[in-house]
Amino acid sequence: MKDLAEGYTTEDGRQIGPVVMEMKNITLRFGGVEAIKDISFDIREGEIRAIIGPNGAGKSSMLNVISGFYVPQEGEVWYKGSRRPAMKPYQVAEQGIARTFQNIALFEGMSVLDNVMTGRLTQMKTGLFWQSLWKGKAEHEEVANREVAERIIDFLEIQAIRKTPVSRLSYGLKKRVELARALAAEPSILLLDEPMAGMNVEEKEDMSRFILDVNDEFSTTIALIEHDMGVVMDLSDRVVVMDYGKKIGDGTPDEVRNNQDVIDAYLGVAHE
Ligand SMILES: Nc1ncnc2c1ncn2[C@@H]1O[C@H](COP(=O)(O)OP(=O)(O)OP(=O)(O)O)[C@@H](O)[C@H]1O
Repeated sequence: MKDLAEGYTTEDGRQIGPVVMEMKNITLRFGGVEAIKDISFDIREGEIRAIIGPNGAGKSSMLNVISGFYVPQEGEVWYKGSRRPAMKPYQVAEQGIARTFQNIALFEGMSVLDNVMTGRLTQMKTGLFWQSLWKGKAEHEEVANREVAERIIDFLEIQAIRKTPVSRLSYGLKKRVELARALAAEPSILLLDEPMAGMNVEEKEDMSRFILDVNDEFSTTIALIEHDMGVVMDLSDRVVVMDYGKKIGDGTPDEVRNNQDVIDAYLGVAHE
């Protein structure tokens, strides 16, 4: 583990903290396909960290390793100073890691508020036993959870649609509701799976602003994978670049932009 006292100051003056998650020599195979080849990098507290790369580079696979959904055949994942054992996705959620999905995974028939409330599930302490025995405690918890959900709804400026079924929303708004649901878990690391995919320019600008605001307001560490290079370069503090399962670049947006391997592999080819 690296020296936990380390940190750095960003160009815009934000203080980035110690390493919160570290990938050490991760290799992930699907049968004969090596989706991730011996990749190491870290994520620091308060950082916006992006993983980019062309189609099939291994970004989704890497996000699934970070989220605990895939367990790599080789390598180690370190989280908050200790090695993370293989665990179920709900256990990862309990450790403060929340995510959004590339293909929106909301309950379409339910209202925005109810969807955001589902993000509170990992926080609920009162089980069915206590709910049946002591209604007051469960009610108290319900009110507290609703307050958190409402605060996030206000923050993401979706209060006008809080009672609307998700099925009636535009794609861009659905993505914002998904972000709200992930935030409702009050995660210490938020994973975003191609948050701008399928969005028009205006929706992308809104989403960028909300990602920056979330990081600023709640000090949430954010790791995202994305195709849209422009957006990522504006948003991120540091960027990992993958190509054919390998890491070919890692650094600030400027460092990555000037990396010849990255230019060859990624910037030179049409994307999207
Ligand atoms: N579940 C799986 N089973 C078999 N092969 C897989 C699986 N998931 C990914 N792969 C393969 O692993 C490689 C990396 O895929 P991955 O989806 O991680 O890349 P990506 O960078 O996210 O791509 P995209 O930008 O197109 O989503 C690809 O060759 C892909 O076909």
